Amino acid sequence: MLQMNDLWVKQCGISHTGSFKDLGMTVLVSQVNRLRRMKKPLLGVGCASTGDTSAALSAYCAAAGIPAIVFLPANRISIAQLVQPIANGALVLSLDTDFDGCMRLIREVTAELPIYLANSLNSLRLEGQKTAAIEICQQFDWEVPDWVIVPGGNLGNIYAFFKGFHMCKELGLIDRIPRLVCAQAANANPLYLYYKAGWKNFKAIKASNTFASAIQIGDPVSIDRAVFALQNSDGIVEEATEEELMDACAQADLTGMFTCPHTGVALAALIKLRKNGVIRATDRAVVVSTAHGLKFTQSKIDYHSKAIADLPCKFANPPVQVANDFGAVMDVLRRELSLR
Ligand SMILES: N[C@@H](CCOP(=O)(O)O)C(=O)O
Repeated sequence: MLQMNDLWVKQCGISHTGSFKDLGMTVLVSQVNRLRRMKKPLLGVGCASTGDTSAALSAYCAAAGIPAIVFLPANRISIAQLVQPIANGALVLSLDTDFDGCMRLIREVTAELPIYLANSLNSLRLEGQKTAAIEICQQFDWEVPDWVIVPGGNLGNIYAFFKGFHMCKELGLIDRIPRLVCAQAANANPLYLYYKAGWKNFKAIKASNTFASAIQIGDPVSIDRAVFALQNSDGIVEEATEEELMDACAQADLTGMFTCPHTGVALAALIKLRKNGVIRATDRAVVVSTAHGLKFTQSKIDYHSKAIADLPCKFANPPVQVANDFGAVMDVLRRELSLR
C-alpha cells in the first residue's frame, strides 16, 4: 500500500512494563536509589501520568524498595495501565482532572515535599530514552535512516531521540541526523498547531478525548525541547484523526504486529507524508512504536466490533457467532474462506 521497501518499526513497547518509559525510568530510579543510599531525605518518587510513566515508575520503585506516588487522571487511562501501579504497590491518586491538571498538581506538591519528580522534564529520563536512537543507528550498522517518526504528547521523547542522534553525530559515529517527524493526535495537537503557525505564539490547549490516551496532553512540559529538536533536524509535525489512527493500527496489526493507538498516530502520519510525496518510496523510514498493544485492548475490541460512534472501522474483523453445530460451522467456513 505504501510501496516502500525500507520501512521499519522500532519496537520500544516490548519491554518490562510495556512501554518506552522503561528506558528512562531505569536511569532515574537508579539515581534516586543512589541518593537514598547517600542518606538524602527523600519521601519517594512521584509523577503525573497518562498510564505508561506511572507503570514504569511503580515497577522500578517496587524493585528498589522506594515509595512511588502516581497522579492519574480518573477514567482516562486503560484498565491495564491502571492496574500496573496498583499491583506494584504505588500510592495511586486518581484525580478528577486531565493529565495537564495532574502535572500541575505534582509540580506543586514536589515543590513542597521531598518527593523526587520523575516526569520527563527530569533529564535523567531523557538520557535513558535517547538510547533508542543509538540503537537504531547501531541496528542499521551506523547508516542513518532518512526519517524517524515519533508519537508526541508530553514531548520528552522527540527530544530524547534528537539527543541520541546528535550524540552519535558528535562522536563521529554517523554523518547526519535523520529528519524527525513528531506525530500528534488531532484531538491533542498543541505542537502541530504551533508548527503550522510558523512556531509563533505557542498556546496550550484543552486536549479532547483520543484513543491515543497516553498522548492526550494539551500543555506539554517539553515543548521548547521538542521545537529545538525539530528545528535542528529539518523536522515536521503531522497529525492524525481518530479514524486515521485507528485504521492505521488495524492495518499494521494485519501484518502480525499488535500496535498501540499512539503507534497508530505515527503510522497515520507516515501514510499522509508518503501520500503527499514528502516521504519517498525509496526512503528509509523508522516508525517508533511506543507501547504494547495489549495495554489498549478495549479500543481494539470496540474497533473490531464496529462499536465506535462515527467511525466506519474499515478494517474491522469481528468474530463470527456460530451455533454449536457441524453444519453451521461448515457453512461459515465455506462462506468466509472464499472471501479471504
Ligand atoms: N505519556 C506519559 C505522560 C507523562 O509524560 P512524561 O514524558 O513526563 O513521562 C505517560 O505515560 O504518563
